[in-house]
Amino acid sequence: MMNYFSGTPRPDPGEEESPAVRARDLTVVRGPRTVLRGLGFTVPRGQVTGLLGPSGCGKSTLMRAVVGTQAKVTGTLDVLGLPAGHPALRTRIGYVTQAPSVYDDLSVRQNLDYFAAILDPGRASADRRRDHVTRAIADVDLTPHADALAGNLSGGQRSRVSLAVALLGAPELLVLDEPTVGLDPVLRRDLWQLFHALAADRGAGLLISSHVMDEAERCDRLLLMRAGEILADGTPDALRTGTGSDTVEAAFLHLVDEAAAASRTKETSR
Ligand SMILES: Nc1ncnc2c1ncn2[C@@H]1O[C@H](COP(=O)(O)OP(=O)(O)OP(=O)(O)O)[C@@H](O)[C@H]1O
Repeated sequence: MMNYFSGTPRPDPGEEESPAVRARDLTVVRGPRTVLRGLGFTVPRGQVTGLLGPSGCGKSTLMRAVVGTQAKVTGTLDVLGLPAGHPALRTRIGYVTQAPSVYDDLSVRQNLDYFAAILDPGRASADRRRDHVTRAIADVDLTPHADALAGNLSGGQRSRVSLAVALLGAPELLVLDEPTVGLDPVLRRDLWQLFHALAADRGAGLLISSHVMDEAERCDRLLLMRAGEILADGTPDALRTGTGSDTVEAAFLHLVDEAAAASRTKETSR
């Protein structure tokens, strides 16, 4: 059962059944370039979907479109049953960008208190806010640092403060842009355990980008991207089996070679 802050509209009954994200013919233009080209994909609820591909392929752009901060988006993009960017989605999505957005002159707890008060204002909800803040700090393993100034934390700790902010309010969809970059192996493992727990226990849909292929093996489902297109969409197992590969990385390279060969054939037959 999801927690909803007071004032957050509950989804219509039919919406509960819809995937967390459904895109059809999604196209995004940035500056002079078409960065995403006619993408179709879904992100289910209750699972961890990895968005993998090389630097510059369009992962952040796709995430920005999903959370409603990207201009020049065309096609269909439904998020939790509503059009992407709908005001009612603001409190239902948690988003963490690559740059941690925390106030250096506030402690970890004060940062969380501040964002919790924006999400769930009013004196009447003070106890609930305190519980949510304490839980979010514990979720990202920062309880021993709760009273430390954010400016005195390491890079990895600061990005975990951002993640804790995104967890406030028990969002139904979490969009995390490279959340494990620069973290040590133990912390990476712990965070992936947290991501799966959020999916399994709270039913959240998670869309997590990475350009590190070994992280792909940790996802329930994968969207493999290259140059603004989705090369494959499926479970790690299905991708490995379908391409006769031992690893997702080998499957990705196989798909890249296949796509390059197909486009050469198209060129020569013109
Ligand atoms: N403001 C902009 N104007 C024009 N092109 C842009 C702009 N921002 C990004 N791009 C281009 O859009 C493409 C996709 O960028 P995006 O940041 O989505 O990639 P990414 O896969 O997230 O990369 P990374 O893994 O390095 O973060 C890149 O080729 C980039 O050069």
